[in-house]
Amino acid sequence: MVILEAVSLVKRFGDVRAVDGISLTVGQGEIAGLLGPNGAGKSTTLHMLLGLVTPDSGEVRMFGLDLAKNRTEVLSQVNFSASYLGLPGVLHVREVLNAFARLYGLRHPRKRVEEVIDLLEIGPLARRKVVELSSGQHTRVQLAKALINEPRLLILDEPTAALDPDAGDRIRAMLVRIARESGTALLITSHNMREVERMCERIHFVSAGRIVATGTAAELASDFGVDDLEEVFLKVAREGAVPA
Ligand SMILES: Nc1ncnc2c1ncn2[C@@H]1O[C@H](COP(=O)(O)OP(=O)(O)OP(=O)(O)O)[C@@H](O)[C@H]1O
Repeated sequence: MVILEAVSLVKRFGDVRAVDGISLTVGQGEIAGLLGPNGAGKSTTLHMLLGLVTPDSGEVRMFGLDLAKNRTEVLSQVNFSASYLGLPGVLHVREVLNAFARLYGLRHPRKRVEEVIDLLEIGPLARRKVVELSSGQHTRVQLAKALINEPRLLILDEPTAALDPDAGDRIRAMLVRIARESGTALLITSHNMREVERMCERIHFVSAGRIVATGTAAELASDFGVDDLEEVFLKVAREGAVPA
């Protein structure tokens, strides 16, 4: 079942064609990766999928509904996390999560808050103020917030960038479990090629606002005639290569 369908998305900022005709789909329970060099157009694409940036042209459909016409219904089933998003610094972690649980109109907000605190292993942080958190701790709270409404589609912009290897590993395992067990569709960006190889079933390579290659990590390596995803990345970024 297709959860997300982006069709021919285009976004210009002045003379810059940040996104130049991107189409992709993500299915139920699928973990898809959006990779590409700095400035390739990944975040702009995610922001259009989330309705934060209005496309110049193209369409976004989620759960079979047009995002532009069904914003509230669609976005109540989606969530997003990125390290550059702020959380209210003066609130305690549990207060922040309670506030988001209420915003989403959850039936049992307190129960869900405790569930996400357990999932992200942030119990010891629950009474701390957000402003006191380290960047890795902040990332885990962001992810807890992103899971609060049990989203059918979870969009993550570099979800583990600030995490140490142990925390990163645990979060990756948790996200894979959620996709498998709940059928949540995940679309992530990452500059960590090992992470993408481990997590993503389908990878879309973006260069200069366009998808230049799509496949599994193994398929992409084979198409580009290299050993692994890291080398595919270098070929795309340095040589602007496309598959043979
Ligand atoms: N609000 C904006 N105003 C003007 N230009 C923008 C804006 N947002 C993005 N851009 C430009 O659009 C292009 C794509 O940026 P985007 O942030 O989508 O890239 P990215 O692939 O997410 O990069 P990174 O890996 O560095 O996060 C860049 O050239 C960027 O400078």
